[in-house]
Amino acid sequence: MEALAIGSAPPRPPGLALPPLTRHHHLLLHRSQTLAPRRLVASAPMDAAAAGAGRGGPVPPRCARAETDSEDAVATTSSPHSAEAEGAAEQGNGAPAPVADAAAAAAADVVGVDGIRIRRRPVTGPPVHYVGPFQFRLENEGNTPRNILERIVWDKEAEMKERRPLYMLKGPLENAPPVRDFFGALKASFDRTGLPALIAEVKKASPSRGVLREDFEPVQIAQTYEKNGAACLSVLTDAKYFQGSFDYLDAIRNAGVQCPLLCKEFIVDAWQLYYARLKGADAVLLIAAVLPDLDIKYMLKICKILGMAALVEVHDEREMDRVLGIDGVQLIGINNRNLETFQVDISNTKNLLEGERGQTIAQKGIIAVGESGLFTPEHISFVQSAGVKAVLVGESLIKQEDPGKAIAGLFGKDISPVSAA
Ligand SMILES: O=C(O)c1ccccc1NCC(=O)[C@H](O)[C@H](O)COP(=O)(O)O
Repeated sequence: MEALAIGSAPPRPPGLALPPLTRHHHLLLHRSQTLAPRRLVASAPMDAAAAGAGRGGPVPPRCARAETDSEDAVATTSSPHSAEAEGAAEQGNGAPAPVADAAAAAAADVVGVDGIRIRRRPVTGPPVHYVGPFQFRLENEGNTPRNILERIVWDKEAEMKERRPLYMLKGPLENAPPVRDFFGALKASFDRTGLPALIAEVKKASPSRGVLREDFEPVQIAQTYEKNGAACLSVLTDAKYFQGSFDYLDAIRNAGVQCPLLCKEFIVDAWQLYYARLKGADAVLLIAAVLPDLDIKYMLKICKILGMAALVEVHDEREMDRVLGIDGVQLIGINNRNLETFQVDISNTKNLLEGERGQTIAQKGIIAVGESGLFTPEHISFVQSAGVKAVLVGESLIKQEDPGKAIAGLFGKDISPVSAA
């Protein structure tokens, strides 16, 4: 049995010093000069009662802290920053250590679980602390994101604190458009063309490449992708880093696009799964570098209840082995983009599908999806020979004048359904 005790801090050995500060800017403002009122950050549990249990209709499962992986247990997706931990900052004794201590210990429970590389929140708490009447800004390794994915995830956790409560999604969820078969669409496309099925990405910008397309019309782009043979679409919904929007999902659906839609979001909280569904998503992305196994299992269960597929994304062998150990995974995305350097190397797909791993994927009937950095027909055949049955492509299409027409160039032939008729 697997246990994940996020938030239950292991006792600090006596006398163990806090991690050394690498950069520090002390004593910026007197308390009376601070602009924003200070808020206690408490975890926001979503439970079945809050979501309308007993009032009929589908009841979203409880979202609370995970203790076991039994059927009843669920993983945490709420912030482990407790009110007590935040309150501990109010010592007035000139030492911000208690808040750092509590936050560091809580985060230490997360970092390293299953070997995940992305810390879900600042280890030493937010850079701004209050000590008595003073506000301190302490920047150190523990509260500075180490790479862009970590930065995105921290911002996403903060975004989640502003979300509507889950019970408010219940009504709209009942009126969500029916789910389409994401997995089935990929399989059908592969069977029809003999080439990897295309998940074409509707993406305006990215942290690594900046704005990819100025005249960005998500609905038109989706329509031309569909017409030219995309099996499914991936729609970026993150606003801050990708200039995406959840509104693109329902706009594309309402325009009559039939391709199943992947909600390309940085999911850290079960709430996002419900929201994606009510906006018309047929599938969601779960990133193994961000989510411990128990969270992935929990989210897979919710996806199943909602009828959505999950594309579980891995970057390296370790993540691949974790994900292969999880029951119910049907789609594994292999991202060729290095999280630290942004460099793209499509041989990552080949490396991760070699030997036993590739055999396991084939035996389990999992569809492997090659993601990122695919620009030419040679790239497509390279990842196909490695074993993928689908590819996820953004930049190389979206930058072309007509992103749909660019699909034939990418595959070296017309793969539109019309061409097959
Ligand atoms: O694209 C980025 O810069 C990026 C940075 C950090 C995390 C994720 C990022 N991209 C998400 C993706 O995985 C890609 O959008 C997707 O695989 C398509 O890649 P590409 O064809 O290279 O645009």
